[in-house]
Amino acid sequence: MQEILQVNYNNSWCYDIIFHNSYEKLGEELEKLSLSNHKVCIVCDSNTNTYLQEVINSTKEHVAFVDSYVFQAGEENKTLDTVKNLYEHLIKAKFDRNDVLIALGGGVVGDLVGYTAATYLRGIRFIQLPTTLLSMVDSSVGGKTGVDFDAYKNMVGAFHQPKCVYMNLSTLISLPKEQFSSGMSEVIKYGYIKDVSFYKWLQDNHDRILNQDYEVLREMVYHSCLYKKEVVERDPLEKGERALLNFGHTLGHAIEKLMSFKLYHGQCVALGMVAAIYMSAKRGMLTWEEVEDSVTLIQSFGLPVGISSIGITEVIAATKNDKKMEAGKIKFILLEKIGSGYIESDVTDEEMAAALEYIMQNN
Ligand SMILES: NC(=O)c1ccc[n+]([C@@H]2O[C@H](COP(=O)([O-])OP(=O)(O)OC[C@H]3O[C@@H](n4cnc5c(N)ncnc54)[C@H](O)[C@@H]3O)[C@@H](O)[C@H]2O)c1
Ligand SMILES: O=C(O)C(=O)C[C@@H](O)[C@H](O)[C@H](O)COP(=O)(O)O
Ligand SMILES: [Zn+2]
Repeated sequence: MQEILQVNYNNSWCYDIIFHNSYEKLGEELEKLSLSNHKVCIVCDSNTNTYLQEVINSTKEHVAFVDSYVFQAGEENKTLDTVKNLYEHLIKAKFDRNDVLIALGGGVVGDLVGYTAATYLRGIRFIQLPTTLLSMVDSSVGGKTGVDFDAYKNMVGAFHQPKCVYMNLSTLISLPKEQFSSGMSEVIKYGYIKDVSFYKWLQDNHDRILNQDYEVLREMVYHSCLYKKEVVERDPLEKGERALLNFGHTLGHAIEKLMSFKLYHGQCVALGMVAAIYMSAKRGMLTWEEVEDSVTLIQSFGLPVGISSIGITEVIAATKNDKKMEAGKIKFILLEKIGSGYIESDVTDEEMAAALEYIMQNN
């Protein structure tokens, strides 16, 4: 397995994804960006703060000045208010167009810092140092950045590619179990939409994954990044195929909003995936045995497959704010079989309601 994956757009190199078990090689990556005359601001949250000093130590000899900024952890802080506070910090610290932001944390830090970098002074460079499983396998790659707006998920954002994604897999040691499970949701997603053999590999390696066997984790993170990289290279701006990465997200995002972010993103995606799997079976594309198998697999990674009570009408109404709406129709991701997702534009409210009833009865 390689230590680096290259992400290319329009057949030319855009950035590298580095897989490592420490921050030892971060300096080498910073050297490639020629930052000796430029400042960096390492932005983290109140938990990923733990890794701040280590990252400062690996950074300071390769840049002109290291600054840092810490905000309160949690999806509820992925807002324009936090972005505004960060803009103020950068203005005070006289960050200019050649200076760089470093996102040290999970998807919340990455999305928010990426969006700040996309908009501050009309765009500056940024680097992703993902520290959650979810951010390693999904959010740090592909350049979707943004924040929530009035609890509407990722309503304000921009496509802005990082200059480097450097993952130190050893940071997963301190990640709470439930957060690890949340990340597994996006991993399982690749099996459903892209590769049945990956789905089977996840079943076969279940125990080693949950025991965080380093070699297995590395293989899993690497392959997840490879799936994501291939999709975003072909369709960086989500004109087509990239929408497949939204498998489980249409209902997932609606549930996330209605639960006021009390459930994690990956947990809501898991519920959304179970609903989409049910809908695919109802249309005759999956067998009921495959539905049962899926529920078992998703649950075995510590993810929810049912929810006690949620307003079906409210969830369906919330899906109408999805960014995948086109001419009043939702682009829903269904499965023609396990390992192959497709975009379906004629999903009805009745189908969604039946799937939501199914996940309520699963609780
Ligand atoms: N841009 C994209 O393509 C994309 C893809 C998927 C998800 N997302 C977004 O990502 C977000 C979810 O990301 P997430 O699950 O990483 O959430 P998160 O960033 O909130 O991290 C989860 C929790 O773990 C803590 N944490 C992070 N790393 C840690 C570590 N190593 N040890 C201990 N604690 C640690 C964080 O402080 C936080 O409390 C959502 O906002 C979602 O919309 C974006
Ligand atoms: O990278 C993508 O494209 C994705 O859809 C990945 C998703 O896992 C992620 O949650 C993304 O932020 C959702 O995008 P959105 O456009 O529906 O907000
Ligand atoms: Zn997601």
